Parts: sequence; C-alpha cells; structure tokens
Amino acid sequence: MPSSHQSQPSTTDFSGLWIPLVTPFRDDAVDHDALHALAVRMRQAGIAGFCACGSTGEAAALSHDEEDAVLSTILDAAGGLPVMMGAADCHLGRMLERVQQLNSRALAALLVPAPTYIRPSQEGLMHWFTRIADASAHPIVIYDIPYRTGATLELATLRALARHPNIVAIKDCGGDAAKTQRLIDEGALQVLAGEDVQIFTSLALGARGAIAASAHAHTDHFVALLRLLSTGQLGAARALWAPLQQHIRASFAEPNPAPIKGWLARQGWMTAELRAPMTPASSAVVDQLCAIQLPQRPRDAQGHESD
Ligand SMILES: O=C(O)C1=N[C@H](C(=O)O)C[C@H](O)C1
Repeated sequence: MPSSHQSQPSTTDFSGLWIPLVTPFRDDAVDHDALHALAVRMRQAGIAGFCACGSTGEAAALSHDEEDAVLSTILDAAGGLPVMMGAADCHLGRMLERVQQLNSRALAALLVPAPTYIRPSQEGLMHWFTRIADASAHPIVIYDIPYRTGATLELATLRALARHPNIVAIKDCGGDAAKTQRLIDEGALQVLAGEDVQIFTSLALGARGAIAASAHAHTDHFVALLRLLSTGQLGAARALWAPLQQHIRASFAEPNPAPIKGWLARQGWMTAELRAPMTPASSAVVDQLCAIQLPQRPRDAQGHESD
C-alpha cells in the first residue's frame, strides 16, 4: 500500500460535514479520475471528512476489490482529511473477514449497519456489533438505518453498545426524534445526522455533525450551515436552510444517489451512470435540482455571521 495511505489522522471527533461520496462509473467500470477530482473539489469546500462505500457510494453493487480501489482513490485525494469506510454484510463470518482486511487501511472509522434482511433480536444485534468492534482496529460508527436493514436498534441496545471502547458514534437515520434527543443528551455516542432533512433539527439539538449525500451540491452552503448551527447562530442558519431544504427534497425525490448523480453529470464532473438495479434519475428531477438557486456563496462560510 502506498505510504500516503498511512498518513490519515486517527480521529475520534466526527464533528462537521462528511460527504458519503458517490462512486462514478463509465461503461460500468469505476471512473477513478472522476472520483479523485470530485473528492478534491469537496475537500476544498471545507468539509470535515469523507465516507467511502456507503449507501450513496453504491457499495452494494461493488466487489471488495472495487471497494478497495475506491478507498485508495479517496485516501489519495483526501489530502489528510479523515475517511470512514462502509462495511456491510449479513453473514458474521464474512463480515469479520472484511473487518480484518480493512484493519490495515488508514481509516478514521468503519461505518457499520445491522445485518440486512435477517431482523435479529436486540441480543443478536448486540452480538453482531460487539464481535465487529472487538475485531476492528478502527473505531466503529453505527449506521442506524432501519428502513434499509429491517432491524431497529433500541435505545437500551445503543446505550449498551456505547460502553464498548471501540463504538464511538452513530449515523442516525433511525427516524425516532425522541431516541435522537436522548442519545445527544446522554453523550455516550457522537450523533451524526444521517438523514439530510433532519440536519437542521439534529444539529440544533446538539448533534455533532452530518453525513449528507445531497451535500455533493452546494457543499459550501452545507458547511456554513453546520458551522452556524454548532455555534448557535440560529437566525443565519435558518436563512441558509430554507433553500437547502428544497434541494434536499429534490435530491431524494427518486432513489439516492440517482438524482445527485444526475446533478453531478450536468456539472460535467462525471457520467450519471448507476449500477443495476439502480436506474438514472428522471430528467424532470434533475432539471428541478439544477433549477434551485442558492445565494452566490454564504456571506461568511466560516459561520462567523451573527443572528
Ligand atoms: O451513503 C450514505 O452515507 C448516506 N446514505 C443515505 C441513504 O441511505 O440514502 C443518505 C444520506 O444522505 C447519506
């Protein structure tokens, strides 16, 4: 592995905006040039870090060899920013093998969902995440996304998992506002908003950051929004949030990441290709995304603006 891959900071602070990078394709192969250029562009917008091979990265449609190559490209382009890596399976033995393979990579964390389809008990979920956290050289961010996995992590289970020294954060797509609030208040896990529409409320409640697919577009606005919210500048944050909400709604009007890939393609940064069974977004939705006007640039992207 090139030595540049070893220079990733080991961070346990997941504050700020993380981009779950799309995986660009050209003629059904990963387009590494487009991926590299995209990551550099995102980095320059002031994001906190990258997530490789998440749902938005179409990891379910990649082989492990392709995932490893995608990760290498992102690490090369990251310029020292932290990178977390998605790792998912529904077979514990295979999952532990994958964790072992990833132990030698320079990662900030592994992003790990519950096993899909199986719908285990809370005890089964405890076992799943504990075995993975025991085996991982990297901190674990729990990817709580019941509408994709079919498994709901209850608050008591998350509290118990948070006692594991290697389980440090949660990407919260749980859709349960009371659970989100309790997790933030209790502070045992760093909470990252994982649903783009919930960024404002989660951050205003005290979440540390967000992993947001729609932030491939208007990235500097999202960065500014998070800074304003984390410094309590609610008035200025509201003004930024209004147009971003329209953008978020359009980004998820059809299955993610098709609309955002359509937007990226219209910028000339990649093709809009997805791997089956995903299909390209309709031109109506991409037109809608492209038509959304945001102010030129946040007046103070550092979030120093006052209410
Ligand atoms: O890949 C991700 O990480 C994200 N996935 C969500 C999804 O399941 O579609 C959306 C979120 O913006 C980030």
